Amino acid sequence: MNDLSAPVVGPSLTEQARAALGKRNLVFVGLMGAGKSVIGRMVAQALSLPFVDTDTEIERVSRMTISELFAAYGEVEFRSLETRVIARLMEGGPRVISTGGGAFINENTRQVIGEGGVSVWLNAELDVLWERVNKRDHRPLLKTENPKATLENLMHQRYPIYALADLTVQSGQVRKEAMVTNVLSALAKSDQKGDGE
Ligand SMILES: Nc1ncnc2c1ncn2[C@@H]1O[C@H](COP(=O)(O)OP(=O)(O)O)[C@@H](O)[C@H]1O
Ligand SMILES: O=C(O)C1=C[C@@H](OP(=O)(O)O)[C@@H](O)[C@H](O)C1
Ligand SMILES: [Mg+2]
Repeated sequence: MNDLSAPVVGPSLTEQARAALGKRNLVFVGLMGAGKSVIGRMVAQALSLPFVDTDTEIERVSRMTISELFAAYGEVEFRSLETRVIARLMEGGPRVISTGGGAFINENTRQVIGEGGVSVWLNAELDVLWERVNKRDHRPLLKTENPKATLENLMHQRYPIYALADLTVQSGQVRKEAMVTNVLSALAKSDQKGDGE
């Protein structure tokens, strides 16, 4: 006879998300200020997985800051280094990888991410992004006369491409902890659609 008084305890959201990911990497994409670096690190902690930020990794291997790399070698060289670093990171897994905003726009990089990763686009509106990025000056692409207009142009160019990501999570005026929950929910739900392992 079934024990109807026993509580029904299913797997936690974290367990469901972790199961959905399997051996793949969870890869954060989106525009500057979307929260890829910060939320990626928190999601990795929640999933008990290693975390890598590709900008930090690029700075480590080149022993230069992103701004120094752009100034010394230009954006084209930076992209080529970024593609190589991401291709290498994608070989191992599972882990959580936060990319720089331009990475997913590069066709080669996007293909590499598609092969061994679940991509998550943190989608945010211009005012949210601007409020977050204008406090710091380490992003070389925003060193223009009108950085907010630059950001807006990048939105128009890039959003149709970010939309190709496997999952999309809105990054608005939501607390960081809630963002983590929303990412885990999106990942867990993707499994129910049969996208997981
Ligand atoms: N949901 C959020 N609520 C409040 N601040 C946030 C949120 N997400 C990101 N931030 C802040 O916005 C800034 C940019 O975040 P970051 O992770 O560096 O973005 P990205 O790597 O996408 O450029 C950081 O100061 C971060 O703390
Ligand atoms: O959008 C971009 O092309 C870039 C975004 C930056 O990373 P974040 O998106 O983490 O700021 C960094 O990779 C570089 O400044 C270029
Ligand atoms: Mg970042």
